[in-house]
Amino acid sequence: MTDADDQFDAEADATIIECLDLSKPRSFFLYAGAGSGKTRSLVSAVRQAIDGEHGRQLTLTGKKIGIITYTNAACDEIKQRLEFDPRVEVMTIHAFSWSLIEGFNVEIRQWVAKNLEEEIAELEEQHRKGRPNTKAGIERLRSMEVKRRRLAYLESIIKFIYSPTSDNRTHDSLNHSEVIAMTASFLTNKPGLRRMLVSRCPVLLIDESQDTNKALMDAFLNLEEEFHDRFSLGLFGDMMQRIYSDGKDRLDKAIPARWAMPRKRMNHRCPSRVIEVINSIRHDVDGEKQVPRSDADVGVVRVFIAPQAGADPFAIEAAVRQRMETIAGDPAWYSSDTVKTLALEHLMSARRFGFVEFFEPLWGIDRLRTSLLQGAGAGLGFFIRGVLPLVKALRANDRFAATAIIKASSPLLSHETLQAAGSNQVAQLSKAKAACDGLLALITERPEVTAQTVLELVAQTGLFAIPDTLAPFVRGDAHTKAAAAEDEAKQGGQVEGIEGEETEDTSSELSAWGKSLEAPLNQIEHYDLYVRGQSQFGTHQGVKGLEFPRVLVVINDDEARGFLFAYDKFFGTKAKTKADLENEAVGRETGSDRTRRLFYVTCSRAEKSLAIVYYSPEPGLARDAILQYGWFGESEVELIT
Ligand SMILES: Nc1ncnc2c1ncn2[C@@H]1O[C@H](COP(=O)(O)OP(=O)(O)OP(=O)(O)O)[C@@H](O)[C@H]1O
Repeated sequence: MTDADDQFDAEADATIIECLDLSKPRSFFLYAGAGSGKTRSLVSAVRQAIDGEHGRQLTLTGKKIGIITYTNAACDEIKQRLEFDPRVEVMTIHAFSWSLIEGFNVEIRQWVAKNLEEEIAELEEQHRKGRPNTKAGIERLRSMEVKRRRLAYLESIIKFIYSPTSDNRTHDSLNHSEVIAMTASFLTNKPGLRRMLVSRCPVLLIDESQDTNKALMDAFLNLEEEFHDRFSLGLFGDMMQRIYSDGKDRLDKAIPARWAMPRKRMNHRCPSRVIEVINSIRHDVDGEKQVPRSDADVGVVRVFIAPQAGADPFAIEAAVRQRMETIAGDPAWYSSDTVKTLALEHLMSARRFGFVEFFEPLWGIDRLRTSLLQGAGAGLGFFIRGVLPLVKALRANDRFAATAIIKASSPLLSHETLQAAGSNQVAQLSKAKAACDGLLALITERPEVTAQTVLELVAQTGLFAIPDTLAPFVRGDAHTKAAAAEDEAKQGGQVEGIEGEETEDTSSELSAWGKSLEAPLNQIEHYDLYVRGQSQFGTHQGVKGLEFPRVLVVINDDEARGFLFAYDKFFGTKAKTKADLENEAVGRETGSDRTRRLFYVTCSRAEKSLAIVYYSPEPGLARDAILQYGWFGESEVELIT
């Protein structure tokens, strides 16, 4: 590290610290590209602010510096880096929003009722115009029915609840988008809430602000306008990294002239060749150009183009890693364990990391997705917080850990069971030991044993309590309960009130769990590592803010089947549609614009070397088109046959 590099963007950091002066706060927008140390600037500015006179003032007044992060992981990281200082409140946007509106039960009820009425009216209008017997028509009717039932039920809710980190499925709970939309609306229309926020957090910093929900961002900007003499709104972001459609388009253009606009131009993360590539990707958007650190390596960049049809991705990606090992002279490319592979969506990762049979059925149920990506809920918890840690301890012959798990969560050794056993406690201990031995024998003798079989063994031995979600799959109970749920769901219309809605949900969820449990238990181990971010796989969108030495970007529109991003059009191998051309002509955002930004995000994660594998319907054409951009040299683009 050189002093000159460290000082390169020192002016931006000094400006931010000036803005956090509680006696004359000023808002600012730090605009800087990938790897420029935005998060680092945020943390160091806050640390300096709380270490000085401002920190004392915060302590005396009980006010806080608010920091909004994009993910729970970023939230934990920043809290840790600020040593859990009580004068700083670090939250995700969902948690922060809920902290503002929780308890406004009357207003929440009114808002939800009005919103439901509007949605129902819109559906009725569509129903009048549309055809009733199509799939869309039937879904519309069902959706109307569910909304009417929820509307009727609203009056009986005394207290609304919400969890920012899981699916909210009880009748009194609010969903994620409702909480965000409601916060934006309340913050705009309720003077008391506006004053309360400014008084609680005279400084509010938002990381990754380019992706903050646009209605909420407008509410914050509006709030800042009114209170700017005693409130500082600090935005950290990069418009080139706006990858969710939720964010405010042209946020940078909406910033008032009185704000400070610090800029950072050095990229501290990437080698110089990667910086040249990301500068080129960015060039046509805003022309912002980064410079590498003086001690940056040149690094390696390669694009490999493979045929989309009939491709064996495992063989191709292994060949690419081998090739990168030679080109980069870096043996760590050889193993997939030391390369971060970025796929376009989770199913692609699940296939590559070997947990697709477990993941796909549950992923197919929309309302389970948030919990699934967070490993939340009792059904998943049974395996990832109960069975698997125990299996790990038993495999490692770590008796201490195994006993701790059993004591903490097995009904066999619960306080009540031991008390009831009285003088017979030794027998109870032997029971627990036999149950553990049985589990270890099962997974050792049958490494591919299914989750279903493990579940049954656990139920028989009483090793862990079986949560409601999984109870129907325990022998004897399975057929009766699953069939009953399905029967009730079929009678849909005849089931009274809100219960009918639950039954329909239960039926599809049951059948998804039924399929997932047929997967081997070891797939759940892989799934668990993946969702905890501990595997070498991730998605293009999910790695925002992160960095890895070796990055392998996998692009396959066909496998991803997404509609928001379209690499084939972006790389010029698929013709643009009439709508694309019309959008382009009027300056409206197109799929190619979004794809370009996503590509910028993925490429800019690499600390040493970057490989891009592009599965194209027309490899030859793709190579010519990519070379035409001029981003990569002839020797950097290779065809794989
Ligand atoms: N002044 C500096 N000196 C040394 N290393 C730095 C400096 N600033 C940032 N870094 C390092 O550069 C990397 C990128 O920093 P950071 O993640 O804060 O950037 P960012 O702007 O938030 O990136 P992105 O927008 O791509 O997520 C980190 O490893 C960080 O430790």
